[in-house]
Amino acid sequence: MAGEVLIKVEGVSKKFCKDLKTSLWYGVKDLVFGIKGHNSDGELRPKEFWAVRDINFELRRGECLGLIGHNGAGKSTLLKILNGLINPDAGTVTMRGRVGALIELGAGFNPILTGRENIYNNGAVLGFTRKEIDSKVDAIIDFAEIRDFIDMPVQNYSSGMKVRLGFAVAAQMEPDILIIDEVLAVGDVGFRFKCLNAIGELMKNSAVIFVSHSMPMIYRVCNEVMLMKAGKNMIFTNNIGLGVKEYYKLFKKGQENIVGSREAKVESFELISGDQIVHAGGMIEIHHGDSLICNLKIKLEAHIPKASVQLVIWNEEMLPVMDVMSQEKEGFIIDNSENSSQLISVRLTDLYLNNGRHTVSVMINAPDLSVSYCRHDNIAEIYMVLDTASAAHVIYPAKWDVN
Ligand SMILES: Nc1ncnc2c1ncn2[C@@H]1O[C@H](COP(=O)(O)OP(=O)(O)OP(=O)(O)O)[C@@H](O)[C@H]1O
Repeated sequence: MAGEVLIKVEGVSKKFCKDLKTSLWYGVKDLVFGIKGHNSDGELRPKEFWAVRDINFELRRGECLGLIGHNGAGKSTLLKILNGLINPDAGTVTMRGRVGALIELGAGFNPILTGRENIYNNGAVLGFTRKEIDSKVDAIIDFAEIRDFIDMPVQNYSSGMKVRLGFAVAAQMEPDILIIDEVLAVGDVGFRFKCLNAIGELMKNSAVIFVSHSMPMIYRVCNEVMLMKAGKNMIFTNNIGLGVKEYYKLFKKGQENIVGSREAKVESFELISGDQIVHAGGMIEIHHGDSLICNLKIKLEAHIPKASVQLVIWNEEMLPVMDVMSQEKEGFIIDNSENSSQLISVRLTDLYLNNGRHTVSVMINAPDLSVSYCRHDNIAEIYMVLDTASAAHVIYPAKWDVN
């Protein structure tokens, strides 16, 4: 039934101890005093910390929740609690229906059994009869695209092959709830694409929880997102763009970094928009459609006759979203015959980048791009102020007509 609540998480908390010896000591003490889940009401003993803290949410059939957050935020711990692999210290989890899970690479597989034997084992654990599994096994092998290796022990599979088999089993067994940790990242791009489509299909009848550090993947499959920080729920929203924006805010700006043969250098750098001027190391704030002027002073070593300049703008995912090359049409090649510093200015008109922080790299290359003389990364930042959030690199101001 569409809209039926399949997952209900109420006040779930889980604490761990940072030190193994102390953790064992607490375990013994708890056993002796017969106290199960000691201090679950909030007090932590020395060296303990909350890996998951007071998490509450409901997920319905047809919903896909993206769990995001920095390393160690508590995402996998929460998934393990949902999947029943570990018990919470406080709170309750109610799961309705059959649960398919892909949590740790190779988890749920017996390494000495073949892929085919593992399909039957997993199917049986999920409550399918042998006959039912017989009817699904070909679809699983075809989905995983590992037919030639299906009778090989799983311990000899590559990481990608394990994840292919794991996802194929979890998805083809028609679960009501599908839980996927970031293991999908080890699959190649073709398989990841296939998985995202399969998740889209499954969502018609299932509730999906998906952990990923890839925000484009989160945008692609999720209709809700929860941002976790130090075990807590910072934001739970169906505005994916907003959740992702907050996620990116958790990370600090990268350091300026210079690589290349160093036969050229950027002596000065400035970005200008309206009355704002920022120099190397600064951040300029612009609005959609604004233009920027970039002024550069560069110096080539005497033996370098010519060079070209390139500006690359990267988004928060560290994907290049814009490339400006001086040797392209109406551009120029630097002539170093006088061996003096060169002042260069480039105007970037009508910037329609997606919202958020972008970093700028300046590259000085041989004109045919065969040598990189200097590559100055994170030289400055551009912050695009825009309310709309999108997964695209550019939000294009198209001209629309309505008849
Ligand atoms: N069995 C354990 N014993 C002690 N601490 C643990 C245990 N499992 C996890 N932790 C700790 O709990 C915290 C949350 O870990 P968790 O694996 O849930 O983070 P995560 O958000 O999934 O991180 P990542 O993005 O790196 O996968 C971390 O500080 C981790 O060291």
